[in-house]
Amino acid sequence: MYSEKVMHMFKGCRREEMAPHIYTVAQTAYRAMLMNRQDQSIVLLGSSGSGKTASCQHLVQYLATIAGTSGNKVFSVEKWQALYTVLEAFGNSPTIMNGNATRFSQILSLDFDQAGQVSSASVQTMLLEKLRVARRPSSEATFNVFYYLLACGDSTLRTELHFNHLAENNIFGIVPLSKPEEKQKAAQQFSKLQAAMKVLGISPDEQKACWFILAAIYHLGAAGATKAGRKQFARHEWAQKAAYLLGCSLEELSSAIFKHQPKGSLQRSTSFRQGPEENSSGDATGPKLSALECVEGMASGLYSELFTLLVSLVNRALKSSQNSLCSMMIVDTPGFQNPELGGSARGASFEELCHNYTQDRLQALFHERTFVQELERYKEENVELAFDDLEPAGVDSVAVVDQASHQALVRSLARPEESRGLLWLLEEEAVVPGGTDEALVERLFSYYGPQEGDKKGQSPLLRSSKPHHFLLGHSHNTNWVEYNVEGWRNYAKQNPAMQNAPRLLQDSQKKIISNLFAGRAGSAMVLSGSIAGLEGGSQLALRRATSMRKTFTTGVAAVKKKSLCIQIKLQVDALIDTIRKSKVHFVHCLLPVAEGWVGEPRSASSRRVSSSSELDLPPGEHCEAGLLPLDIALLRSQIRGSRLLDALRMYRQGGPFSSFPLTPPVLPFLPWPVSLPFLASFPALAGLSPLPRFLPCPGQSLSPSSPPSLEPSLFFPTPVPFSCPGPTLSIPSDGRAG
Ligand SMILES: Nc1ncnc2c1ncn2[C@@H]1O[C@H](COP(=O)(O)OP(=O)(O)OP(=O)(O)O)[C@@H](O)[C@H]1O
Repeated sequence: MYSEKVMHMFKGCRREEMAPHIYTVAQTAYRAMLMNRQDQSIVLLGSSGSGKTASCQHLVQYLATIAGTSGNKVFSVEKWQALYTVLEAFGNSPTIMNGNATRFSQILSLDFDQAGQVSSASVQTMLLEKLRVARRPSSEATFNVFYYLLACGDSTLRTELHFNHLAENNIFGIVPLSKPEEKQKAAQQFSKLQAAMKVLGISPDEQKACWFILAAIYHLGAAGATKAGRKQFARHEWAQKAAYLLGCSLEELSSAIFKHQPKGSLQRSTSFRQGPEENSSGDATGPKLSALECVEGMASGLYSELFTLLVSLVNRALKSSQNSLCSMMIVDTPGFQNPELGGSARGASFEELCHNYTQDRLQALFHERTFVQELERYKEENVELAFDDLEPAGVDSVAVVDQASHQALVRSLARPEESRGLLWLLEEEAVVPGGTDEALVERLFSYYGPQEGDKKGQSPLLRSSKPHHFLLGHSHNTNWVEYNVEGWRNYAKQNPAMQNAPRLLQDSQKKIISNLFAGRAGSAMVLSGSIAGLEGGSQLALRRATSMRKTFTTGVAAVKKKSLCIQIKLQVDALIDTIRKSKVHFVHCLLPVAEGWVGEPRSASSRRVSSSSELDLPPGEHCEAGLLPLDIALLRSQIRGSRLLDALRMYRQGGPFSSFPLTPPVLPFLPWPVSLPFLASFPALAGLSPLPRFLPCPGQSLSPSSPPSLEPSLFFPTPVPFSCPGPTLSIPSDGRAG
């Protein structure tokens, strides 16, 4: 399905010649880029575990293989595999929804030269769940790399990292894997990671610096923190190991974590070597934080710096000074998170809200590009379309999260009646004396909760029977997620220990650490800690970085960029602004089944999947397709939430005027082997007929001599070829672009 042989079947094809496959998207975008000399983006949408990252890897593999790289080999197949190995190790972790879930958002950009070959590449990352190293939902794990390192079999390295005797307790819950086969696999993954880092030109010293920082985080977890009295480590012997690995003294580490200096004294010129402010009596001038929160802050600050550094090291390996013409951006963000789908009864966390908010914003972009702009075009052409009732996708749940008060620049607390989203409310409730979780939830409901006279299901916000909980309807109220706001106000508080982490690394007496981090706090790294990878190795990469910085420095952002909650919105703004400048191709990935539903459909879940078609199966009913079971209700709710049906109907009605190519741009992708059988039933699910005949039966092989061709009329009864007049540009003579 994803072999090189199959790739060559797609090479040079036009969209109408290709069957639904992830390579169709890659080939279509690549061809459009060459034809129009315009930047392209491929944005993957869907639930956690629906196959976005796997699809991204197939996209990159296709482009790297088919387009080829210029002589400099900046983006060889070996390098992109190494890139994903590194990012997966440091940025992924097992969650209840996915055994290898991505915990950060990324834009992987491939820059192409005149000849259509990859000339350089870069990656920008944002929204890393950095607090996961210290705290995470129960039954979830930390980042993969900790398990790999703890399983490493190199005795010299283990001794250097003080891993020969591991602590019995770790407040971060970072513990080695217990099953021998898991340990063995993790040790193999560690070797694979080391090899990948080597491919990316990360030197042995640079690698060692990474292991030291990771081991220091582990030992900080073992050191723990006092629960009452003076803020300090609970077990100093482990803190001593952490300090040694970071290249500082125990006093320096302790000061950076617990003794926070008065506001304004943490200037760049200040060094821990000059000694902490001795008169500092704990954190009297800063936010009220417990000793545990201070240690957590340092651990997540160190991890965030390490992750930012790794992204720069990866970009160093991918950059080139060669001229590029256009870029292809592949956007992968953590999918929709819903603990209920993972079979858990806990409320969703703040991080999960941030990921869901990002997905909603991307869906809103899909809505804008697919419907709003298309309808405007139809209007210009005087084509009547019955799409008046089209509601904006995701706007409601987006507003609940990020809507700014009109007075955002003025103190909005002075205008309590003016509605503003959760991120703004969090900021206010965190500073207001006596702010509580109850007050936060009540204020949210007063602005966005169901009002008298509202139709049922109109409000995106619903009350839960549990205190501090609320339900938010994502994806057009098809995906209700129950959140628990306990502890969320802390996300709005600055954690001085987290802010001290970069300087601790820059001042390290271990040269292998300080050399890597020294000079990284300059202006080029303004967005460090939120957006990483802005160094810019090529002209196009610099342009992207400049555009992202601009998002943080204009309008309300300029004033609010220091607010941790508003930074979340700004990061997503930067992501969307970057994509918006290109021609966007969307890939909708669908989750075929969910752990929480398989064999045990829960009434609450079923109730939340609204449906009206006569094709409805009883809630939670499954059907077999190929080798995997499909949860029809779950699939239907995802299709409805993503507005795929509306997009298809619009294509049908638009006919000759539709700018959709003959193959709709919205075919969903499911993990193989589900995808083909599922696609065969998609029109039935969607209420369209007849069934398409272009799909091979399960098991039927695709022959290279007869590329997977599609008879569009079978899928869409009224297609008329629509050729879009455009400039004829030179295409590489080897026919790469078809
Ligand atoms: N096309 C495919 N063929 C085989 N397996 C697949 C395919 N796509 C996804 N999978 C499997 O599904 C699982 C989840 O995939 P993946 O991690 O890509 O999901 P995701 O949407 O990126 O999730 P998240 O949003 O949590 O990062 C993985 O185990 C992956 O191997």
